[in-house]
Amino acid sequence: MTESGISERIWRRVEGVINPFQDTEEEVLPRDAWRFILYFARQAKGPFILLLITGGLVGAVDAGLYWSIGWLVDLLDSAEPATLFAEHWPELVGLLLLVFVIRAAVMVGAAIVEQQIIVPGFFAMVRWQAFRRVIEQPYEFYQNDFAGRIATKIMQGGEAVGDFIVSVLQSIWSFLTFVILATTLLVALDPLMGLVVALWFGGYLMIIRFLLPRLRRAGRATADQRSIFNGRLVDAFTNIMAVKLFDSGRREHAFVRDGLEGFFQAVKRLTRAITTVRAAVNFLNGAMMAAVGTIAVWNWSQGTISTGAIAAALGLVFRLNNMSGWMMFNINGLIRSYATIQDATGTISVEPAIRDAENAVEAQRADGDIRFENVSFHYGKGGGVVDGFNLHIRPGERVALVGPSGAGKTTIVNLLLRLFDVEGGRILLDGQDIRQLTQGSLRAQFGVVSQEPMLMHRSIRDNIAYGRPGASDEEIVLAAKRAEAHDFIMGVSDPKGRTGYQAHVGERGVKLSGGQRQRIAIARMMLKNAPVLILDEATSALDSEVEAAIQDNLQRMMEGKTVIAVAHRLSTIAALDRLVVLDEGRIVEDGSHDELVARGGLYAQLWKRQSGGFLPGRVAAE
Ligand SMILES: Nc1ncnc2c1ncn2[C@@H]1O[C@H](COP(=O)(O)OP(=O)(O)OP(=O)(O)O)[C@@H](O)[C@H]1O
Repeated sequence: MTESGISERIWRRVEGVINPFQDTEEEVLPRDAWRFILYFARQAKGPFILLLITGGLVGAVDAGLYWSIGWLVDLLDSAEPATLFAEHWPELVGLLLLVFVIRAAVMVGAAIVEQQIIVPGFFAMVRWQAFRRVIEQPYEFYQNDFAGRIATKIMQGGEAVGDFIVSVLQSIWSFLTFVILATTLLVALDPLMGLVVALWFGGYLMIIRFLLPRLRRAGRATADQRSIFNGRLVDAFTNIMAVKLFDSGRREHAFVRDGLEGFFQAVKRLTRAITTVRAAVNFLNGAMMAAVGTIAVWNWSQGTISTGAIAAALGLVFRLNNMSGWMMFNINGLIRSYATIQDATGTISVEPAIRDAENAVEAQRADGDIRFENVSFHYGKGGGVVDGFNLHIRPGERVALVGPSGAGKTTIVNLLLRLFDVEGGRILLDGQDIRQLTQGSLRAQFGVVSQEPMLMHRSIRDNIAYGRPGASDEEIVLAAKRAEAHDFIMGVSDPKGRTGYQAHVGERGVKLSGGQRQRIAIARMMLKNAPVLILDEATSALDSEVEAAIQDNLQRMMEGKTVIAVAHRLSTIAALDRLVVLDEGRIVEDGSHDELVARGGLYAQLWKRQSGGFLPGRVAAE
């Protein structure tokens, strides 16, 4: 095997200690930051114990080195130059070994544990488990937050948990080991020096106790402000079209600037707290070094300690001084990580508002009997939207929900899909309360094309196949043909040179026209072949010609299925079996197109306005 082959195997071996894709049964991750950290630390106990050992060894080797300096000075002071090597070579070789081999081995070991075992695997593991919980959150969760902000919490959360544990087990632990050993060595020289270091350490703890909480609060506020600022940036970029069209007054500047201003103020408070802590640490260190130096020189003048002891004592306290500055940097990082974790658990460790019931059953392919019984829903407010709503849709019936904008049509559809849970009453599918079904099997019953046909930034093929994973190329092309999408798909290409079904469509499908997006969504729905179809403004973006071409296929697809259609363009739904007219979340009329036109109510008014206005009244003419 080649040398690079062997080293590759060693790398892989250590990097494979933590499986980033391992998971636990826990459905909701701990909300409390400490418990969140411990929850993940427990999943990688071995590597963290190793880190604890290497961290301790780093501190011990460091203390040993400074002690050795004193020993060397004393040796050189007392030995004869001519016979130094002959008499003392074993000790000198030992010292060389400590400096060259032992120290390097411990340092490299610590680096391997940290950088190779923990950083890649552990960080990824936290992110993976966080993602798996967050993706289970209901639709409402995503409506209340920014997509970019949620993604950032997962990215930063993973890093912060890893950084926090590494910092505690390696930096802080090696520092503590060094402090304990240094104090012990100094006590051996003169208990008074040990007392000074003990007092210094007490002062150090006081700084942590009294000054760090301010730093901690400031750190938390900074993390909050950073999220807000980041959210505003992402919001502006996500809605770049609206920004370009409406932002002549540079409103977005003001909005983002306001976010940056908040972040800037928070950072200033944080850096003030940092400077205060640094100043306190430096005064404390200065006092400690001066005191130990004075005691050491005094002892030497009294002949009670050797020159080597002074060298060792001063070496140890200078090292403490250096370390303590670096430790404050570490503790500051630790607090920042802790604040980031607290912030992230607010998003990652949330009990989903909609969960499968404990005894939820898998729905079989439905007949399509849908019943809304006394359903109320107000988006968590006191009232309004949908109140005491009753509707029975029989299997195979094709029903349109009609009504003015804001009447509650989409809300009713979303309740049926259980994107939200009803606040009162119940919804039955084939006689079974939809809350008793698993969400996955419930949603498998519906083929949905919505107002905003969301496409993923993947290939057109993958987008259509999203309706039925594992569909063959022939089935995908057939679905696209039935949705009148095949011809335009053949002409699509992307900047990377992929064409046709392999072309990628841009974030949320931005590189396609609205009508093209809708046709891909219709193809996706056709491929899914679900027993209940929900067409929420499914053809609103299509021109009449394309719509007419699709209608035949849509009609064929509707056969034997229950259909719920929502459309403002009444001509597209007038031919359905039954029109249910809604106003302010209530049914005001219910009947066929002809019956409702004859009744002269709200529908007749809407119809008159459209057919007499800008629509030629295709159905009326039929
Ligand atoms: N996520 C939400 N949170 C709070 N209120 C909402 C939410 N979504 C919709 N609403 C409110 O619920 C009411 C019904 O909205 P819905 O979207 O169901 O109406 P619609 O009949 O489908 O309207 P349109 O024809 O314009 O699509 C509206 O007053 C709307 O402001």
